[in-house]
This record gives sequence, structure tokens and C-alpha cells, in this order.
Amino acid sequence: MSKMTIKDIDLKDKKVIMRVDFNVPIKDGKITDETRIKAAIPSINYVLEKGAKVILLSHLGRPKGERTPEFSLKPVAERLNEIIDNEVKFVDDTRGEKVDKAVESLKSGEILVLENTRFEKGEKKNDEELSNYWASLADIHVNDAFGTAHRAHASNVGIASVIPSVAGFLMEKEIKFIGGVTENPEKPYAVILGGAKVSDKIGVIKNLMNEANKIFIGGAMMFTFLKALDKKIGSSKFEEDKIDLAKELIKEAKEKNVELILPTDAVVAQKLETGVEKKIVSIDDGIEEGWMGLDIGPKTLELFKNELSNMKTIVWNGPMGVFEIDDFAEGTKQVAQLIADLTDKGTTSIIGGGDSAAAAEKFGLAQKFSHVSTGGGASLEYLEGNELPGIKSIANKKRLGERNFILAGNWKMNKTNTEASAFVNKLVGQIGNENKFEIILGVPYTALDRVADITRSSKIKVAAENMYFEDSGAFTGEISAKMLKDINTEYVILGHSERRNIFKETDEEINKKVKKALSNELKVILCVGELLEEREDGLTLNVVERQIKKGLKGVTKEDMSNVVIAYEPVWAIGTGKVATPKQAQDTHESIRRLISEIYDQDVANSTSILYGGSVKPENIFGLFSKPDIDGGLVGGASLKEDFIELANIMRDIIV
Ligand SMILES: Nc1ncnc2c1ncn2[C@@H]1O[C@H](COP(=O)(O)OP(=O)(O)O)[C@@H](O)[C@H]1O
Ligand SMILES: O=C(OP(=O)(O)O)[C@H](O)COP(=O)(O)O
Repeated sequence: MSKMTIKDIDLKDKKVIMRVDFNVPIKDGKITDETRIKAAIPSINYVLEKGAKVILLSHLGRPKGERTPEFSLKPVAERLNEIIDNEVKFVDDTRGEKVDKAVESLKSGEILVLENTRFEKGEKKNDEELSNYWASLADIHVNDAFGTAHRAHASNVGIASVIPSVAGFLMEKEIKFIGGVTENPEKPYAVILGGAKVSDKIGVIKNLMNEANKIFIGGAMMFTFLKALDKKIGSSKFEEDKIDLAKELIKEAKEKNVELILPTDAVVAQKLETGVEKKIVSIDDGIEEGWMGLDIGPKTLELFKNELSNMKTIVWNGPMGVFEIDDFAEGTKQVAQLIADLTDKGTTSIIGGGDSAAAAEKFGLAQKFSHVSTGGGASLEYLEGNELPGIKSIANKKRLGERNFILAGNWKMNKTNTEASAFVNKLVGQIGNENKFEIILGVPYTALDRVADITRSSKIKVAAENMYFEDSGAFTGEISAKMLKDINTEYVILGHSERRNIFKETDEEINKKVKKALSNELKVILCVGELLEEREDGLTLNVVERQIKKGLKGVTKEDMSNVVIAYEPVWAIGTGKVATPKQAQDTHESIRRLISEIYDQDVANSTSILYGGSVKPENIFGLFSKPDIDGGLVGGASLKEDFIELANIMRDIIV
């Protein structure tokens, strides 16, 4: 899986804020189905075992931003306390003093459940301030709320733009199974759809037309299709306004060579009640007026059984009939049994949440399937092929070879040669053989030769922090590209904000340096970034665009393989302020787009874009796990052992 999980990170002594989906049905104060609570327990136990403290966030129902006692999470916290070994505390608030105190006094091994996230108006609006507050309570966000993954709310998506977010085990399993069939199902692949409305499942059917070999239709949905085929459906439930759509889908299935399998008989009754007279009617004979189809019949079951027998993957979403009433539950029960039997023989089976999961549970078959999803809406949207916001926001692993990932240090005017030797020897010993990413040390001119010498036997590379754009001559105090090349310098950092702001280097001068370096076969780290006032005036992208366009003027597409961009917001350099992963990612994404406009998509995809500005072991994870952040240009932390730690963290993210 390309997402980071709780297994990929160090949890010892960390505070974890975990989003779970405890949106369970409650009747008269009693939880009627605790599947979702139980499903979250493996992740909770794991982070506790690893020495973390856990704060749990969840919504319950739809209280519309109001404190509504009937939607309190208290009964859920109490139930969790009964079924989990560790102590569960509950705080009847979502933010503020009570929450702060409860978090402060939380001990290792304890779990704290906050009140329903939807008591906050900002939750559903993915409010930034609320996200920042919840993020401030912890070091790491764990997202185990698959059921909520189709919502972009503060507690699942918002927090992830402030602190790193990783998947819990439940989320991982859901992505593995549902993501797996959406992307690459083992074939032959069948989908069984039922339930009430075609309109709910239209997106899924459309997407599945491209992947599935067979689509079976049952439930009330079937009557819209049968009506579209001019069959007599009596008083069965159907959607008049979806008949044309059903006709289109039937046509599309033919064109795409997908077998659309419709029932051949139905169980009909005159009333939707227990114990009423019922009969089995063939669809070809038609259903009489006054009678309605409430389940699929035995011939259909026989047909489904034959057609399903050699399937390697089966997805089932939606009951075949009104399974809540025993008289009309047989079709759903038999289909569930059929899928369970096939699973026994090696078929991968996935039950999309909601009513089908409830039906599987009711018939005691839930354990028999490969995967029963805890998400109804979420699993449907996922099967539609949509990228779910609550999955997108989870940190990505980096794939080796995707781009050149880089950890570059910039010592600035620090370290004498003697100090440099001792430190670099240590770096060589500990991270000198790194092969997942490049390590570059930007050192003062005086240390270049010595550091290049010490690192020669390792993979560590050396960068100068500046150079002049002329070849030689009367430029007292300056150093040329040729001089750098001669002492085995591989990179040169150009346009650093301190060069721009203290030494007043212009874009034009920087551009001359870039071209001179490249023509001398020196690789370039071109720094760009906005001042605080420019950011506040909303000018970040204008500034960065100008610096890149001018800095790269005349640089060819071929030369770009020797150029690295470093985005360093000036307000974050040496100030201890760090851009949030989201702020950095947004700018990096824009920079990559700009490079694709100047050159092309291939150049954009292969150009490494580093982030710089108060990068530390505490924040590199969140930054580097963003898709367009390819590493860091590190100032202060590159002068000490932190640099080794940064390398260790980056290594874990690359797979
Ligand atoms: N033939 C039918 N006539 C009326 N209702 C039906 C019929 N078949 C299934 N249903 C109802 O459809 C409902 C489930 O629909 P839906 O919410 O779309 O399923 P899911 O939650 O699994 O996606 C159930 O309550 C079931 O009783
Ligand atoms: O129960 C849920 O949805 P589901 O019933 O579609 O699985 C999720 O907790 C999301 O809840 P919501 O649909 O109120 O956003």
C-alpha cells in the first residue's frame, strides 16, 4: 500500500490523536451494533503497546453542530471501556480547558475519548482553526475512520494538513480490499448489486462497467431495469425517472461486453408485511397489478449460482430483497451463503457496508467473507473510483525511483575546518552508504576540499553555498565554478534567501550563476521563496514564479536534469516557524506545475523540489510524506546529529 501506516512510525512516548468511526446505531441508549467499535480496537491496542497515549475522535449521527445529548459519545466510550483492557476516559467536551486538562493528565496506556466531533460547527466545514486545535493536542494523527473517508472534515482531513496522518489497521485493510478491487481485481470479477435505488448506485455501476465481467442486479433496483425492458412489474418499487438511465446502462453493458444479469423470477406479495400471502412469479410471465416483487426467486438463485461459480472476485452491495422481513429474506440469505461458500474455495469476497453488512451479520455469515467493509457510503464512493478525501489526506510512502529524493544540509557560515572534519567523519560512519536518497552537504568554501576528501569513499556529496558567475579575473573575494569543480564539488546552492536579502543578489545575477554552474558541470540547487510580507499580501506564487522563471532563463530541458529547486519561505528560515505540510505542499505543487509549463510534464515529474525553513526531526515526516516534497534543504539541524535523525526518518518513508 502506498499509504503510511502506524507500523511505519515510531510511536514511543508520542501523543496520538486517532480518528475512528464510532458512528454506531443506538436505540434507547443501547448500542445495537458494535461492529465499528470492535473494528477500531486492533489499532488502539497497537499504538498503546508501542508506548503512545491515545486521544480518540469520532462523530455520532448528525447533530448539526449543536450539543445534542442523544448524540453524546459517552455510551460508546463506556462500552469501549468494557471491551478493551486499558482504561478509557471520557471528556464531555470537544475543545477548551476541560479537554486540555484531560489531555495533560493522560498517562501512557490510557485512552481519552472526546465528545462527538459534530458538536462543533467547524467539523463538517473542515475548519482550519478547529483542525489546528485538535492537531495541537498530539504529535501524530492516526486515521482509522474508513466509514467517514468520503467526508472532508476537520477531524479526519483538516488535522492531516497540520500534523502527519497515518492509516490505522482498519483503514489499511479497507484500502487493501476495496482499493485493490477498484484498481486491479483478480478476474473473472463479478459484482452483485441490490438495495433500494438505482440512483444510489449509478456511479458504481458506471465505473464497474470498465472492470467487472458480470454485474448481477437484485433488490428493488431490479424493477427499474425490468421496466426498462418492458416487463410487467405490477406494483413493485421502481424509479420512473431512472428508466432511461437503466436502458442506457443495458446498452453500455452490451457495448463493453459486460454481462448484466437480471433476475428471472421474483417473490411477490400484496403487502409488505410478515405472514402475508406470497407467490413466485416468472419475470417473463410478468407481475400482476397489486402485487409487488419483494425478493428474488429460486430460479434466479439457481442462475446466480451457476453464473458465479468460477468468479475469482465478488463484490456485493445491497440486499436482494426486503431482508428485514423473514418472508422476503431468503434471496439475500442464499446469496450471502453462496458468496461465503465461494470464499471458502478461494474467491476473494468483499461486502460493501450498510445493509448488506447488516444482512451478513444477521445470517451469521460476516466472518466468512474476505472483507466486510465498515463503510456504506464510503465503500460505494470508493467503488465508484473516486479518490476519497479521508484517504488522500493520509501520508504517502515515497516510491524508490519515483524521483531523486534529497536531504541537503546548508551549514551557512558555521564550522571551522577542524569542526567540519570531526562532524563529517561521524556522518560518513552513520549515513555514508545511504542508497535510497541523496545526501548533500553544503559547506563553507574553506571546508569544501576537506569535506570532499572525507566523503570520497561514501555516497555523501558536497555543495558550495555560492559562487560567482565570471570565469576568472579582477573579482576580489569571489570564487568561480571552475575552482569548485576542481576540488570535486558536485553541487552549488544558488539564490539562497540570505544571498538575495543580505547580499542583494538579483534574479539576473542568480540566473547568470545558474548558467555558469551548469556549463561547468556543477549541479545547481536553486533556492526560491517569499518574504513574510509577500505571503501576507498573497504574493507567494507570484514571487516564486518570478524567481523560477528568471532564475532558469536560458536553461535547457536537458540541463534541468542537473537542477534541483529548493522552496524556502523566508519567514520560516531560522525563525523556528515552519510552513505546515499543506502550505509547503501547495507551493511545491504550483512549482511543479510551473516547471511543466516552462518545459514539459516529464521534466516537472523528474525535478526534485526540496523544502527548506526550520526543518527538524519533529516536522520532516509531515513534510516529506507530501507528494510534491522530495526532501529538505536543512539549515540549523544540519549542523548537529539531528541531520542523522532526519536521514533515518526519510529512509523509513521511502519504500
Ligand atoms: N424488492 C424490494 N422492494 C422494496 N425494498 C427493497 C427491495 N429489495 C430491497 N429493498 C430494501 O432496500 C433497502 C436497502 O437499500 P440500500 O440502502 O440501497 O442498501 P445498502 O444500504 O446495502 O446500500 C433495504 O431496507 C431493503 O429492505
Ligand atoms: O455511517 C456512516 O456512513 P454509512 O452509513 O454510509 O456507512 C459514516 O459514519 C458517515 O456518516 P455520515 O453519512 O453522517 O457522514
